[in-house]
Amino acid sequence: MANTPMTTRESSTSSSLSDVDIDASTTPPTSQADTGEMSISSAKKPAALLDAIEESVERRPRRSRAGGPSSYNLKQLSDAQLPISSSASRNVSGLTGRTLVDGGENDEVEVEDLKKMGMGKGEEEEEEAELPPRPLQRKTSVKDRVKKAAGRVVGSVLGKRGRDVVEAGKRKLGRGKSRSTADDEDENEDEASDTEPQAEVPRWKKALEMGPKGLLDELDLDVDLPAPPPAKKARLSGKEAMKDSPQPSAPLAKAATATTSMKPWIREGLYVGQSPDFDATQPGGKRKLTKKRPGSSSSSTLTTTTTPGAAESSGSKRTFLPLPMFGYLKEEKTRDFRIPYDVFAPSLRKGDERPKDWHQVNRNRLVGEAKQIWEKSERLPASRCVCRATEVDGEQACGDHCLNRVMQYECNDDNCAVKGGECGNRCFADLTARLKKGGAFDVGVEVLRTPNRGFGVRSCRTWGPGEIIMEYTGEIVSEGECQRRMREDYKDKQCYYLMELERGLIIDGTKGSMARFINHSCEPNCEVRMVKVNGTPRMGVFAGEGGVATGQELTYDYNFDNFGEKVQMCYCGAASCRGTLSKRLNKDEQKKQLKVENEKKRKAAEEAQKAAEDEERKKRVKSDRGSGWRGWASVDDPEVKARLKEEKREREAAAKSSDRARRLAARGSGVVGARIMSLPAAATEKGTGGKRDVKRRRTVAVEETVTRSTQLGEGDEGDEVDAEAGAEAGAEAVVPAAASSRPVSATVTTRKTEITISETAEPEPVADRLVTALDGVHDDEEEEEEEEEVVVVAPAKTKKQSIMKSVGQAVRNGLFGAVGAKALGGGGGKGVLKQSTLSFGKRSG
Ligand SMILES: C[S@@+](CC[C@H](N)C(=O)[O-])C[C@H]1O[C@@H](n2cnc3c(N)ncnc32)[C@H](O)[C@@H]1O
Repeated sequence: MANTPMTTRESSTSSSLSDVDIDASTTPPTSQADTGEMSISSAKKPAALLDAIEESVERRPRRSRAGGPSSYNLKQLSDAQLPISSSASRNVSGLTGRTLVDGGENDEVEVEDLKKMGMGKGEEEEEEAELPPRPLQRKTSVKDRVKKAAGRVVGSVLGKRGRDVVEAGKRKLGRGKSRSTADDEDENEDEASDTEPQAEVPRWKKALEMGPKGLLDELDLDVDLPAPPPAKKARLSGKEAMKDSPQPSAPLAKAATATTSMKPWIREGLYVGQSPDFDATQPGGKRKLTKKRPGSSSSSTLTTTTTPGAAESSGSKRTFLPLPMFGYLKEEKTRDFRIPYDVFAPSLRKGDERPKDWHQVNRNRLVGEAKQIWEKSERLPASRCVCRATEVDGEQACGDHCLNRVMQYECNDDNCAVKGGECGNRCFADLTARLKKGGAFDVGVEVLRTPNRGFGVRSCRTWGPGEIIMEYTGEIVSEGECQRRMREDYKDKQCYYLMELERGLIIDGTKGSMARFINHSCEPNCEVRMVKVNGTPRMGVFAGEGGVATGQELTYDYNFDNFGEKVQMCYCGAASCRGTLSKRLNKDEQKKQLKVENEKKRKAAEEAQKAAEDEERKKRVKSDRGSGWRGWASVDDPEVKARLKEEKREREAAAKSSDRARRLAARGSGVVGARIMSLPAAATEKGTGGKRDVKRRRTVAVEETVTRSTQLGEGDEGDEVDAEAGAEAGAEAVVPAAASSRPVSATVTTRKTEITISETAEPEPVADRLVTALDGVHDDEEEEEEEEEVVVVAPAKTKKQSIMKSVGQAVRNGLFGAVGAKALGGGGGKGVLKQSTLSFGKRSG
């Protein structure tokens, strides 16, 4: 017996078919001696044997089972007046037999039955002697059987497709039989078995096989799968065909009965809506504008494709979905290929933000004074084309040369002699017809959210070059009303939906069609054109020269006329992006614009250079100071350095010569100290071998004035700076911290001291030495100040005034400390002590 690969039964479990050979087509045994073609390998394993029989019976087609051994055997059994259990009869009939798997009592009964059926031990032994020994087979357990049956039950609830496959397989093997016939046969069998004497059946066995939900019923191996629902059948192949002819397998039925009623994308797949000579894989420039004008192409595109293989069959109707790689499969060599379009996925998902202020209006509406303008507007005489049905060179009627088209008039039956289906200039009529169908495919576009340009519109199908996609509709307003809206209603808005329709009339798409969401691009894939339909201007969005592929965002060049002052930045991302959503200029305008822009650039460059120079100068000044500027002399200068060194040495010598002087010097370290130290110290030291001649030596009383100033902070707490302490701490300490805006209070105290001064014959000019001294003691903070000054206060005669002036100066300059010292009584100390009354502060100039 041949295997039947398509049925679920064979494929589901391993069978014991190899152990049993039954020729079901031959006449079953009619007597005890007649064993027919049945041969059994091992009579010592009755359970396995019966199992095998059952399996083999299962595998026979119903037809052969109908007249199978059951009827004969039953008759034979009844002739022999032998009791037979219903299970055995069913067993032989091939309907059940699952109780045979367990050994014990039942096995015995059934072995008995078999023996009485003419398969006695003698024959078995004979057979055994003839046949080679067979391997022992494992018995199938109840569990396995239940699993198997469950598999079949599951099979019965398979999807339509699964059932179709099973059904097709059955039919292919010649096993297809109408359910009614099989049922009749089953009924006959039942009747026959009803007439048979009933044997005693154990209760558990009954429970298993009886009743509508009995386990054995469930385990019926010949499960008939339910037929597909009639509604779907009818849809696939037509009700009539269903009634009259045996039903073919579903895929075949689909293929055979594909009609125009089928959804186009089922037949066209990825290539839906695509015309044969439009190659979307080519860059824009290489794509050709089809000769056929849009509008009449919709039906023809349904049977065409661009795949290399399918292109050959262009013109013949395709009945099933083509594979994208169809053409490539034919070739022996493998090569890369590209699916022409991105896989489509919905743009806005649940939970995504939706456009808020959009009131969809799919018709234009005249608003306000636009009505009067519209009524008053001059009507051009209606255009009329002279096109014929078939143009020369096979070009479609009403193509590029159609007068109506040139005049931006749409053809209709009044102004065109070509019939509707053949005329290529009836785009709005086509659009209306398409939208009437109302499907998502017919609309063909959807709103999407862009990353940086708000919402946009995306295509969900392909559009041929020049094909109309949608209409831009909204409220038609006058220019005045438009300006008003821009000024008042939309002044805080980022997006504008205004488009000029005709002179003096503007469409405001705020309340309008989905086209209002189409964004601008400097390299667009669509264009917006005005067409007069029955004399009424309407704006249509048409696919550009390269067409539009599925999933692409629709864009057109706004050629923005800035009604408002604002110029918006463009984020289209195109290589030739103009940068703003501004008007496209003609050549003259471009030249002018270029000049203006160049001039602007030049000015900007000049200013930038100037600013850079200023900055550079400032930096230089700063860095000059930072690298050694010390007031009026640079310490980097070797001469100055040497001089300072010399002075220092002298200072030290002078300090040694007089404790008193040293103390004073220490106190006044910094400016005052330096001042004194800068005196010709060699001369002050008796016998020190000073180089200069000491003209005279005298002791003078010096009145020191110490100013203690306090910077007041919030509250009364202030940072007190003690000039004297600063003086004692060293030159650096005397130099105040950076000027502060906080108020300063100063206390002036005076104390008298005596010092001995030796004067040289030629004292150095005071100013020079003062400068030198200051050079040595400047600190960085002082360097930060732009304006610095040294105030040399006049000597003793105006001592009080001097002191006050010093203090006042210090306070005015925002410094914390000031030291004043003046000579008392030593009026002859020309040039030296006179300058010891010194205040310092911010240096200016
Ligand atoms: C007619 S609407 C387009 C739909 C708009 N994106 C929305 O979300 O409603 C025009 C506005 O969209 C924005 N827009 C359109 N194209 C743009 C582009 N390429 N770059 C920047 N903004 C753009 C501008 O704000 C413009 O005023």
